[in-house]
Amino acid sequence: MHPSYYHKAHACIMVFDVQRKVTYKNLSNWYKELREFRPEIPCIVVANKIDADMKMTQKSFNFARKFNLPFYFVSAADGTNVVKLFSDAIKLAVAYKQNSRDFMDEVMRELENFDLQQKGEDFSDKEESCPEEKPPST
Ligand SMILES: Nc1nc2c(ncn2[C@@H]2O[C@H](COP(=O)(O)OP(=O)(O)OP(=O)(O)O)[C@@H](O)[C@H]2O)c(=O)[nH]1
Repeated sequence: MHPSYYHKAHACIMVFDVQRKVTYKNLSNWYKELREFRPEIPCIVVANKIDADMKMTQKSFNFARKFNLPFYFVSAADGTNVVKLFSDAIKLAVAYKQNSRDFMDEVMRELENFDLQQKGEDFSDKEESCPEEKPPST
């Protein structure tokens, strides 16, 4: 995947298809690539399409355990666990963004704060130079 997709990512959801073993096998390649660009962001592993084969929820998928990653059984078709997955991913992303000690994240945070400060200053400059509105003369 092109590195730009990883740029500024604060969480990752890795999805495999319980009906296509190869998608599960590929997880380790995706995970390796992810960690090259984003060594510390939270990553969630998702087994999708459980509606098509509920037996799969009885199986143990070791990949997530091996890397100590959160794991969800999901069905995008009937909605099972979809809201929970995304709301948990957002919470993890926000917590990561606020607390990350990753060098690139710290640089990005500094730049964002700098940008906000600049905007605040621009705004107050404009307020000062904005002429007072005079009541219409009668
Ligand atoms: N039964 C079932 N089918 C699903 C589910 N999620 C996706 N699909 C079907 O799987 C097919 C592929 O879905 P896409 O959304 O195109 O996913 P993708 O990752 O882009 O798929 P590929 O490009 O084939 O790897 C479509 O026919 C979807 O309808 C699910 O939870 N249950």
